[in-house]
Formats: sequence, structure tokens, C-alpha cells
Amino acid sequence: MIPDTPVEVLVDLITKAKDIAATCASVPEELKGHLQKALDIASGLDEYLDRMTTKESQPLAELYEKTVSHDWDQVFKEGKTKFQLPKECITGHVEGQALKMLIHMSQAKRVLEIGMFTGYGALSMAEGLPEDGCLVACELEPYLKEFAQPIFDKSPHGKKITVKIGSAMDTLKELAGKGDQFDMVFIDADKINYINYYNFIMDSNLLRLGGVICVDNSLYKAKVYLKDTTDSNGLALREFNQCILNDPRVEQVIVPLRDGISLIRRVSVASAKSLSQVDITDDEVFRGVQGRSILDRMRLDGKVAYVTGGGQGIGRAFAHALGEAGAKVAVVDIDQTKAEAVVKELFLKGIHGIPIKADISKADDVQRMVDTIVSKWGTIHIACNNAGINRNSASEDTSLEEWDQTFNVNLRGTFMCCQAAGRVMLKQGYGKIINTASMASLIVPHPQKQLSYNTSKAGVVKMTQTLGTEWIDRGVRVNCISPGIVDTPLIHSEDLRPLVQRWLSDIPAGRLAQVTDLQAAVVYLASDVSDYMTGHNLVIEGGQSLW
Ligand SMILES: C[S@@+](CC[C@H](N)C(=O)[O-])C[C@H]1O[C@@H](n2cnc3c(N)ncnc32)[C@H](O)[C@@H]1O
Repeated sequence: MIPDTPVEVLVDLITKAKDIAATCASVPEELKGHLQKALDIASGLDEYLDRMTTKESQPLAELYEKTVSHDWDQVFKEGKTKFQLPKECITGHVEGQALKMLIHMSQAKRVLEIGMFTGYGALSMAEGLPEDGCLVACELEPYLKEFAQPIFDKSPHGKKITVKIGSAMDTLKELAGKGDQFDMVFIDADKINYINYYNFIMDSNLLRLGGVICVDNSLYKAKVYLKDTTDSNGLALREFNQCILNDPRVEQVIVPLRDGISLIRRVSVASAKSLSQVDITDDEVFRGVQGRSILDRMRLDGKVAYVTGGGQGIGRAFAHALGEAGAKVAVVDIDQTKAEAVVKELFLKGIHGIPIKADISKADDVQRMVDTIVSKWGTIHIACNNAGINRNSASEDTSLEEWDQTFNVNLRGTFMCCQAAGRVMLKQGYGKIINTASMASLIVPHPQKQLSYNTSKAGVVKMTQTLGTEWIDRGVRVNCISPGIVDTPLIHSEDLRPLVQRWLSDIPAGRLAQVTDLQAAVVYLASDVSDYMTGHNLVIEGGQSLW
């Protein structure tokens, strides 16, 4: 077996040294013992890594078997491939799993592979991609696409892979011409061209900012650092590694796995500025506020939030959205079981949550809610006052009981939440309050009759405007979201079905709102990017209030 990695070279050399020592009487036993130990360490490493790495999927195992048992010399002799392809080309189990892990960790969605061979690396990476992820694999040899495709077709992840046959450089030019961009690139083709691929990828923006290039064989059997190297591939990779080290646009680390994998990350634009010929305005727009890109700035990591009415519908969607953005979330609901169920859902997604039972129309409950959160997590940064009720009646028949009930929850309850959370926020000079109002604060939705609801929600907007202006100079922003008609199970009831048809004809968007349509708005209002917004009523109603 020809040694293919630095460790395999070591094993080869130590084995030779040990064989020589065994035939030589003058070699001390201690030296023989050290040689044996060194051999055990070096020869056991790859086998141990293989054994301790999560088992590959069935399609990958099949692809591996099919590749290593194929007669590649015969294929070449028959003229089916332009080049003689050694089966050792294959990425293999440990490296394949490492690539898949990198895809997961970087949350890459678009991946480019240069040099696919039989597709082991491509399928490993595809397994790490989300459902809507995609991987473009460049390969010179048409034979390899035919070889890999039947196994891709057997895998549920194979549909994410598009194979582009031809010279990789031609494919790169085609992709760049279309304005394509990737989160991760795996370079594993002709070594001499690595530097050309790299330069083209960087110069044509094929790699997004923050994206990663993985380069295989960057230790090239240790030839990159051995002084007596004359091998052209070894010298090319030595030069390649040095070029990357000198490039201010990226940072790199070489992981000594198998034949070495370089991880090269495209870093912030600020460090690349020196390469630019154009006059750059080096400000927060260019660098990002505190060096953070717009999506980063919308993250809520470390923030403490609560959502009232969080046990279902819009509140549940808000709780998930805030949690996905990084916040810890107290799920508050009058129904303890529903609050607990949502907290369990959050937990499954790795989000910290606590369930709190509270009736927001009761002052004691509201104060207990705030105290529970503060004693558990120390503070409150984001208060989503979402709980509300909706009763329908013709105004001439509206009872005072209905009016009071509606106002007690929708307006008085929301005020008590704003006040109790606001006191915590004002003390710390920071807070985001997001109230759920309604499109009914702007228009009179019809044909249903809901005077008390409409009026209470108009009150929520005015309260939001007043608090928003009163507290902004002490770091507390108060805004509200006004959803249009939201698609909930209630709406599909026998009674309401005729109304839905009426409503739809009133909505330019041609459909009701889904709770997921409202999620980005709550994250936006909860994050620092909306700091200049206060007292605002963010209307999300598919255009209904405009008709
Ligand atoms: C080391 S193998 C790739 C192994 C593969 N990444 C895997 O996961 O098993 C290198 C592959 O690059 C392809 N290749 C070489 N030069 C190329 C070029 N200029 N354009 C496209 N593919 C090329 C070869 O045909 C070969 O299949």
C-alpha cells in the first residue's frame, strides 16, 4: 500500500526502521520497544478514529463498497475515463462525517464541491444540509456521474446534489456569471489548480462573507513541510497554504485529519479593505454596527423574554420565534397545560423556557409573573403582551359584562403587564415591549360585530404610543403589532366558514395570515435593530386595511 497521509508515511517509516532494528544485533531492546510503541500509536490512530466516528448511512456505505471494489484501471483502459483514478481518491468515512459535521455547525445551505469522484463527500455533505439545501458538485469525468447517480437516487438527500460535468474552472465561471454564491466550498480536485480555484472563488464572490472553504490534502503526505520535497503536488500545496496564510481576507487552520483539511473562513470586510483599489467609506454601514451584520444584529442571544397567551396561536409562534433567535422564553398562559406543552416544544429545540400560569386581568397574577421571571433569570428584556379575548355582539346588545371582560384582558391587563415589566426595564435602562393590537384598531372589520374588541385594541395602540414616547429616553421601547385575520382552527368552524369567504374578498393578499407571517416582526421589534422605533403600530394584514 502506498502511504497517502502523514500518519501512513510515519507507519511506513517506523515499520522499516523496526524491521532493520530486528535484524541488527547491536540495537538495544529499549530502542526496539520505543519503535514498537511509536508504531502502535501511529498505526492505531486512523483505525481508532474510524471506530469512534458515528457510523455512515446505508447509501454511503454502499457507495464506499461500490467504489473500492470497482476496477478503475480497467475502466481507464477501456477509455471510459480520461485519467486513471485510484480508488484511494475517495473521501471516506471519517472525513465524510467531518464534512457533514462542518455543514451542520456552519448551518450551510449552499455548498460547492470541486472534484466529486464517486460522490462520497458530496453525499456526506448533502446529509448535513437542510431539506431546501443544495450542493453543486464539479467533476471532469462523465463516467463518475453515471456511477454515483443511482446511489444518490437511493438516498433521501441525493436530490440536493446537482452534478456539473466539465472542467471545474468552466463551471466556476458559469456559476459566478449567474451570480451564484455558496456558504461552503470543498476543494478536492487537481492539486496544481487549487490556488486558481481559490483565487477565482474569492475574487468573484462565489463564497459569501463568513463562509468556509475546506481544502483536502493540504498536508499532502507531509511534503508541504519536508525540506527535500520535489514533488510538484507537494510544492503546489506548500505554496497554496502560504498564500492563504498571507491573504487578509481569510483566516485558516489546518486540521491534521487524514491527509490534512484546511479550514479557511472568509472574515469581515474590514480586513480585506487593504486589498481594494477603490476608495472605501469605512463606517458602520461598511463594517456593520459593532462589526455585526444585519442578521447577526437581529439575534437575541442572552435575552430574557416572556409571551402572554403563549400557549397557542400567535403567542406560541412568538415564543418559538424569540427562542429561535436566541432568547430564553417564559411562556405565560391562563392554561397551565398549554404553557407547559409549548415549553416542552422549546426544550426539544434547545431553547430555555419556563411555563407560568397567569390570568393577566388579575394584578396579583401579573406581578407574580414578573417576579417569577426575575427570580429565575435575573431580569426581563423583552415583554410580549399578547394575551387577548374577542367577543362578538351587536353593539345595541353588548352587555357591560362583555365590555368589562374584554377591556379587563385586552386593555387593562395589557397595561398592567406593560407597567410591571416596564418597572423592571426602566430600572435597568433597557427593554423592548411588544403589544399585540389588531387591524381592528385601524378599520372596522366586518360583517362581524365586535365593538368592545375593536375599541379595546384601539386603546392598546394609543397606550403603546403613549408609553413608547414616555419611556424611550430611559431605554424602553414600546411598539405593537396589528395582525389581520389569522388562520386559526376556530376560523374553520361551521359558523365562521361563510365569513371567511367574505374576508378573503377583502384581502389583497388573497389569503388569511398564518401565525408564521408574524414571527419576523416580533424578532425585529425585540432586537436592537429596531431601537429607533417606538410607539409604532406594525400592521401585518395582507393589505386588508388599505382596501
Ligand atoms: C480526490 S478525487 C475527489 C474525491 C471526492 N471529493 C470524494 O468525496 O470522494 C478528485 C476528483 O477531481 C476530479 N478532477 C480532477 N481535475 C478536475 C478538473 N479540472 N475539473 C473537475 N474535476 C476534476 C477527478 O476526476 C476526481 O474525480
